[in-house]
Amino acid sequence: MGMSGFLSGVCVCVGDKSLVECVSATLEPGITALVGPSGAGKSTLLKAIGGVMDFKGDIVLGRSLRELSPQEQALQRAWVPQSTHLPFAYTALDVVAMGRLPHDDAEPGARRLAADILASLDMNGLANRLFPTLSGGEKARVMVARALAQLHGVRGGWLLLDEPTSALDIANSMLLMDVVARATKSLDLHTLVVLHDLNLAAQYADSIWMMSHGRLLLEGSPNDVLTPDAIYMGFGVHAQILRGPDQIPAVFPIRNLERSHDVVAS
Ligand SMILES: Nc1ncnc2c1ncn2[C@@H]1O[C@H](COP(=O)(O)OP(=O)(O)OP(=O)(O)O)[C@@H](O)[C@H]1O
Repeated sequence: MGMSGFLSGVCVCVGDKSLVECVSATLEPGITALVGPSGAGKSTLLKAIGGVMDFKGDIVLGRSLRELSPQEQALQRAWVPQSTHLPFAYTALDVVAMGRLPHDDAEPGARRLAADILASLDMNGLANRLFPTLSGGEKARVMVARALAQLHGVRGGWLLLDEPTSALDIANSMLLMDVVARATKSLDLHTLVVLHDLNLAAQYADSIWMMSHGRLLLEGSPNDVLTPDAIYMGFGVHAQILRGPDQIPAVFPIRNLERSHDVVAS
């Protein structure tokens, strides 16, 4: 049985600027894609759940975040930021093994587990490469591998991923999301993943949260959320919804010809 997770009236402010306004939602086991336009507050909300940004309201991951020590939080919740800068001479394997630090079995099981996880992401060849020499996409995959190492053996934990596929090609995006989906299922994780690619969200997410201007605009299944009206409301873009295999929705944005004429004319 997974631990229940929900957000209750979560607000995040910096100075007098409100970045996230009163978000309440239940985080179910499975993959939830967090979508919305740039600046909507997706990363900020993830940081609040990730324990790196102050918030008002309550975030409950089994217990209220406020009652959990940083180590207790790290034993059940992994957060992968949009980009990671590690200037030290750690290898990819070292970085993934660091995910075990909150656990007691840090060595030597950690390195074996880290190697297995890298192999499952098709990255055995990178294990001994120094992290700063990896490409953006390779770094992203190593950081997801580290989060999976951190949550290995945890049932019902929370996996928070901020645009993990933004630097990946389509094949590697799908490979990474397949690994995330497998880990989510086998560990009964609550996975919240920020995705800009709505079609990737449609294929992998059990539910979608759409944010706009700091608020949670819509939540529901991909079929419920990915409608022309919702996409216009969230992004201001006209779109057609096509159907892929198994009737999975695919978003086809319609180019605004008037706008392109204006740009050429100006
Ligand atoms: N520390 C901060 N101080 C002031 N403004 C901030 C701070 N952090 C974020 N913001 C602003 O809050 C808004 C939400 O930012 P956030 O990074 O959460 O958006 P996002 O939805 O993740 O966007 P993107 O898709 O571009 O990553 C943005 O306008 C951003 O500039």
